[in-house]
Amino acid sequence: MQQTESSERFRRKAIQPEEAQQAIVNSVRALGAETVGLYEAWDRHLAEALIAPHPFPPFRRSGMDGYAVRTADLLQAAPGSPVELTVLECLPGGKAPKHSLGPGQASRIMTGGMVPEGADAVVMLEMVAAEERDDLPCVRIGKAVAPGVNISEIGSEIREGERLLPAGRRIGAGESAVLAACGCARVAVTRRPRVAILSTGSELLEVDEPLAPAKIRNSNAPMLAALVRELGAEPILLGKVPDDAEAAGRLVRGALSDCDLLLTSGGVSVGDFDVMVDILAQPDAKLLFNKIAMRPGSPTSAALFGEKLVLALSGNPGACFVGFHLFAVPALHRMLGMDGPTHLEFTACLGEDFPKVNAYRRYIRASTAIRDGQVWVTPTGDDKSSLMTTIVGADCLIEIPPLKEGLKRGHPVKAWNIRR
Ligand SMILES: Nc1nc2c(c(=O)[nH]1)N[C@H]1C(S)=C(S)[C@@H](COP(=O)(O)OP(=O)(O)OC[C@H]3O[C@@H](n4cnc5c(N)ncnc54)[C@H](O)[C@@H]3O)O[C@H]1N2
Ligand code: MOO
Ligand SMILES: [Mg+2]
Repeated sequence: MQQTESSERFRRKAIQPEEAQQAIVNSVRALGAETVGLYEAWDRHLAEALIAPHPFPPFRRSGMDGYAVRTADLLQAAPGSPVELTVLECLPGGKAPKHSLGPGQASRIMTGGMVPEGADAVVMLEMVAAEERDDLPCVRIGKAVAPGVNISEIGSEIREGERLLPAGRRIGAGESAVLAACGCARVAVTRRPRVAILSTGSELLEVDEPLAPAKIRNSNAPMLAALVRELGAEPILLGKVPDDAEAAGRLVRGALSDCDLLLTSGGVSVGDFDVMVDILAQPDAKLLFNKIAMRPGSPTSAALFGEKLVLALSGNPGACFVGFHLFAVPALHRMLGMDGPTHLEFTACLGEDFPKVNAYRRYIRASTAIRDGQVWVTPTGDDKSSLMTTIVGADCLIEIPPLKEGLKRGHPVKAWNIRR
């Protein structure tokens, strides 16, 4: 019995990281929408595209404090022979003009003011001499100007019907401004994915417990919760469970109805007490993969229980972190309705020698710096998967392909930004 179980544990078919990502993405869907106030929409994701409901600016707008004029009146204007125009009204921001301009007429106008009919340019205050003539205000302009100067035409920034923001777009500063300008006081955003986090391991202590022999504190759960929050999802903390397949199995099944995604850490390798292996081998689980041709996190596994995805990350903190970026992020992007690459990919110079021979592709926690106009990526420390201190300060993952010999400092490498 023990023999058969163990040999099953060893017989695994490794797939490429891209295949695993595709399997993940294919097994989740975009979540439904909810409506929130614009000021609560920051960091959420648009549930539908924003189509401009009207042009912007919605009226012809002055870009300067000055005088709205008819350029045809100023054709002969020169410093020695200024043209004199009668001033009809003053147009501060927010006031619609009462008069359209006829020949020889101008209106004083402020930045953001509505340009009157008939005017086709605004001359800056600094360029004119204003004076009263026969009690009527008038202005003298000593220079011809080109039509259109200092006027933003209707729709010059946004055309009516234009697709301004795609569905799935994360709402930041620019998106908030555009939504406000379009009158979106309430915004349809994708529901936050509920991500349950379960840590397996009989060695795990709560964070507030004192150390005891053979025990360590559960560091993966708070790390995963932070990553989940960074993605705009909601962590559901299930705590820890000892390496007991029945107890862990009950928790896994119990959690599924209340979450969109379940992340577990630990228990995925070939050890006697690697409980996730047993749980994902149950008949009601559809195993997607249990070995990936990469380091760290080669035993990272995933399965579907009905429609719910369980992503079983490695217990080793470094592998757990990398596994989250490679496999949980694509799932969450899909749930949030985002398309496009999950991480910005870039090429950079390797910051130090990488001496190892490498059978698998490696993803190395690293930090990015710009020196002498070049982008450099430097490992944050030893790339052992058991290390968690190398997660601190990691803002990218360097992808190192399988290698027969190491790489020298300065060698170009592919890297992915993991900071949001
Ligand atoms: N004979 C073999 N042993 C191992 C293999 C192998 O192929 N053959 N694979 C190694 C690789 S690669 C990895 S990665 C790990 C995967 O380990 P598991 O996912 O099974 O995780 P555990 O055994 O439960 O724990 C591993 C390590 O991580 C620590 N851990 C677990 N949970 C947490 C937590 N929540 N917070 C902090 N640290 C945690 C745990 O104490 C262990 O030290 O297996 C290798 N072994
Ligand atoms: O796949 Mo494991 O994370 O290298 O030690
Ligand atoms: Mg193990």
